[in-house]
Amino acid sequence: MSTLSIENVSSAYDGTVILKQLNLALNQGEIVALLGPSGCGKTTLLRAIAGLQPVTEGRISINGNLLNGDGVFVPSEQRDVGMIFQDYALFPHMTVAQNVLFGVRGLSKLERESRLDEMLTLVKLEGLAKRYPHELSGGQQQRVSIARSLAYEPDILLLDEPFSNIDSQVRNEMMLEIRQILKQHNVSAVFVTHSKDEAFVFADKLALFHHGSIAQYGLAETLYHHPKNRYVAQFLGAGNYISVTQADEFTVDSVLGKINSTTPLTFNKVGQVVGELLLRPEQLQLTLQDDGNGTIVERHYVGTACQYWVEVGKQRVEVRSQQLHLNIGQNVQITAQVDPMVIF
Ligand SMILES: Nc1ncnc2c1ncn2[C@@H]1O[C@H](COP(=O)(O)OP(=O)(O)OP(=O)(O)O)[C@@H](O)[C@H]1O
Repeated sequence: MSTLSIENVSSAYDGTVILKQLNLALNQGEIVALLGPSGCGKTTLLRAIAGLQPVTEGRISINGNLLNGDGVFVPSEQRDVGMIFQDYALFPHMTVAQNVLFGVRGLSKLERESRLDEMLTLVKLEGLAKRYPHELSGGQQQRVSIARSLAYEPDILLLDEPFSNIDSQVRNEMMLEIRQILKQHNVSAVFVTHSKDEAFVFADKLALFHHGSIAQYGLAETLYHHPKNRYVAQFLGAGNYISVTQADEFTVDSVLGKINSTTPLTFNKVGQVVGELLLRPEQLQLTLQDDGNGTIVERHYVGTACQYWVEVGKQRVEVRSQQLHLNIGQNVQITAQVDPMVIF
């Protein structure tokens, strides 16, 4: 049974359809990123899961309990979901302790104190219970908001762009820290972001949105290496698209020469153009060679690697290489290693 199950969910604002028959299932302890450009419906889905946005069609269930659909609507406060917003939404007139225990019900005084201690230890804020939000750094406020949403043990945690206000230098560290907390407690989470880099660091699975639909849902690696279409391929990273002709059952011809597939090609069009092959910049290798098939025309040093632009025939291809010593004007042989081939 999935922790969260979204089946054929649609939603509209004033008659304009925003979410179109979405499907998504999340297992216990998994973190999923709702990823996509601005305005594609990510926050609308998050709000629908929280019970803050009406659903016009479909079903939403948590741990097998139907919350929306078939005439059922469970109000937000009865859903056992925790929410963390972009601005943390802490109560400014309450101390850290009061903020953390705000949603906790039905515990004795002693149990509340022990829950508070547990939560503050979890987010490494021991000793700060009596402070007010304005006496904390942005990162500490963020951790109070996490402690508050975990304190009442929600079935699922919803996070709406929680890292967008955090300085880029500490963002990665904080994402990994919070991810570790969620993993330690086996908390399932849905996380909204428009940044693929954040999604890669924080989430196990990605749901890539496109105009209110999910273009592809799965493991980050699957979306990166086996994108279903060009939209998914382009959103997740740089790529070269090279026209290819089928040479035989395992090989295509291209401007880079013959490229082999380890698995048989699915089409049977020997001698015909079969589409454009996706080549990620790191799937290409460069060897210095006077009569090589390409010439380096641009070079950018990016820390541990170099980004080269290489002219091959009439095409320019981007190559990311650990070889840092190559220079503009040098001739190189470009070879490709792709497994499996993604051809659009
Ligand atoms: N209250 C509202 N009334 C009418 N339309 C709305 C309302 N809220 C959002 N929308 C529209 O719904 C669409 C989806 O909005 P949503 O906030 O879900 O997008 P998003 O993917 O989360 O974007 P962002 O990354 O910018 O937050 C947008 O076209 C937006 O203009």
